[in-house]
Amino acid sequence: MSLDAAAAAAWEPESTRVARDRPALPAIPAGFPDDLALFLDLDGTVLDLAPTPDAVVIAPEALAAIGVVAQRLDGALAIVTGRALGDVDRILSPLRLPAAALHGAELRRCGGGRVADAGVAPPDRLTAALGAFVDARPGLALENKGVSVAVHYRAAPEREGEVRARIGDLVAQLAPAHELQPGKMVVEVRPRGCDKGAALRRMMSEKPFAGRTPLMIGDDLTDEFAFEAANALGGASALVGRVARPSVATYGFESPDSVRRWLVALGAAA
Ligand SMILES: O=P(O)(O)OC[C@H]1O[C@H](O[C@H]2O[C@H](CO)[C@@H](O)[C@H](O)[C@H]2O)[C@H](O)[C@@H](O)[C@@H]1O
Repeated sequence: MSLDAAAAAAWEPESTRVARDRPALPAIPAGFPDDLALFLDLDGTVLDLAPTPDAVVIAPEALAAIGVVAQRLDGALAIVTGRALGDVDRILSPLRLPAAALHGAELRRCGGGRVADAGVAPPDRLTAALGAFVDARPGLALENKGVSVAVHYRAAPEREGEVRARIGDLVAQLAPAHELQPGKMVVEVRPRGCDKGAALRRMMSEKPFAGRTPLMIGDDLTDEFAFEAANALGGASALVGRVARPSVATYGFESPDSVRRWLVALGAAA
């Protein structure tokens, strides 16, 4: 790494640090298996990251393309996200896609049937302690999603270390049924064992996904579970952006915009 790059990296929080010197992962080849089962992460993948969770918008052409591709794949397109299902439907309205929400704690199968609501809400003592921690520190925000709770520090990136350490301690002391899920400028507390890999495997065991070749596209640490699962099931995975941390992804996209353009092209090829 050059001195300039090292100086720039020193100002970046670890959760969003970019690998400036790392070669790009290869692009998904044209004609990637037609029997695709497509799994899409939302934030940082289909959606550009925004200052707050409520501020995201989906480009109309990307939304239309997702609908077309889902039809072309006979329904084998699912959203795999840390957001809650209600949030997914609000952002992607009027589409109602199969989805693994809350890192897999909420699952909706193709056609709308609810498969599972796993996990319990973290203890009130934990939520109260997180609330007090956030209230005392300008720039932090609490997102309570029911079985999962997130502390955002996008408006105070210098607090990353403090947030990670304090929430780690609180979860260890107060929430044995939950675990930490770090992400981009966020630390989440999610039900233990509910991860995107388990969710992808579960969906791949059912119609219309079973028997197809999975491809997971995502950008963050939580997506690595699903990358591993898709690779292990004979499929592939694609990482969005050049992150500094290691990844098991087999392909890469430069940015959410390049994912959206790929989806539009896939839809147009239908
Ligand atoms: O699994 P994903 O679909 O990628 O969802 C992960 C988390 O995304 C949201 O937070 C992230 O996006 C926000 C809007 O761009 C951004 O402000 C924040 O810094 C990001 O961490 C969402 O709020 C979380 O609940 C999701 O788990």
